[in-house]
Amino acid sequence: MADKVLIYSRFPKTMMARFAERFELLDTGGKPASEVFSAEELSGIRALLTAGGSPLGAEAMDLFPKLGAIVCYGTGYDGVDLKAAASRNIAVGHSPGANAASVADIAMTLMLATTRRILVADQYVRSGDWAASKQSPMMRPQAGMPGRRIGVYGMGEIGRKIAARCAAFESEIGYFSRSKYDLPYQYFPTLEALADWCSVLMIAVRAGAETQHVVNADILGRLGADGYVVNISRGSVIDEKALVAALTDKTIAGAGLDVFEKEPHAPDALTALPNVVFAPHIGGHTLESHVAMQGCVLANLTASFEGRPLPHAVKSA
Ligand SMILES: NC(=O)C1=CN([C@@H]2O[C@H](COP(=O)(O)OP(=O)(O)OC[C@H]3O[C@@H](n4cnc5c(N)ncnc54)[C@H](OP(=O)(O)O)[C@@H]3O)[C@@H](O)[C@H]2O)C=CC1
Ligand SMILES: O=C(O)C(=O)CO
Repeated sequence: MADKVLIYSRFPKTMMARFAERFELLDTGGKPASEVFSAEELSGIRALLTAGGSPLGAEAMDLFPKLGAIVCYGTGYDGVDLKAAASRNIAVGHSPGANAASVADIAMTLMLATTRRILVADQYVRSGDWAASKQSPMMRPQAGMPGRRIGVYGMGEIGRKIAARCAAFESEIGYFSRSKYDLPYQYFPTLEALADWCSVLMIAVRAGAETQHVVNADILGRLGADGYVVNISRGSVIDEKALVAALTDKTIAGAGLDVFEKEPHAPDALTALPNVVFAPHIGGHTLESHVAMQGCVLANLTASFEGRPLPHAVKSA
């Protein structure tokens, strides 16, 4: 009999078809597991596949008394209560680094699109305003990348790839992270100091209770009127209300956002603003990333059913 895996979030059909060749999948279709399966069915579940941002707390874990592994698709595990998992001897796995290049690419895309006002420029051409020689503030020259001060908040898998890309664009790079690394970039001991120094803040820190709303009105104010913020981590890291206020009153010049506090919703007050470029959480959404993330998931699930430690375990779990 095939090993059973509870599918706790919604995933692409092609991926489910691939996993179904190896496991018996009990798919909740994104609904609460207890609405879809009987308590008896749930009591036999030993492994669960989830999206790391989906809430998975102690109460939910207690529905599965035999649960041995929570496997997150992607690098994030911010929705999983790691303490609750540890106290129940449930291993937590993820896909470290598997989508880092893809996310760094989206960070660069958002930064360039925002600082060079590419959506406004696109509209200027399409609307015929350019052909009609209409005046537009969009045509004012903007600061370019060489020599620009880029602040990377969180020098992990994604932060490093963002920094490498910015170096190729000849920017100056500074960073703040919990640890100081032997890297050719300037280290700042606080986020405040980094924000005072940089003109673009790239948020690549790990999301969680410690970093909730850390990018607040004070940090945005330090970026200044020519400052930009790009967030590819999680919406929880920015105080979204403070961001809307800073963008509206021009405390900062613009923002590029792949992630939001209450996905899939972006507040109207934010989407109404012309100085923001959005993406619908597609940072890790490339063909190569999906192959790499699925490799991590398969390795983690297989190890769990064979009673081995997860090869891609969350370190602090
Ligand atoms: N938009 C998208 O599609 C995607 C978003 N993500 C999100 O991006 C984030 C980063 O992912 P990834 O680079 O893989 O993660 P990593 O764990 O590789 O790196 C996270 C970095 O954040 C730093 N950090 C953690 N906590 C703190 C803190 N309290 N103060 C300062 N720095 C801190 C870590 O510090 P240290 O170096 O000391 O360990 C590390 O450098 C995650 O939240 C993830 O969920 C990830 C993939 C796709
Ligand atoms: O890897 C992650 O954490 C993601 O958000 C993937 O989309």
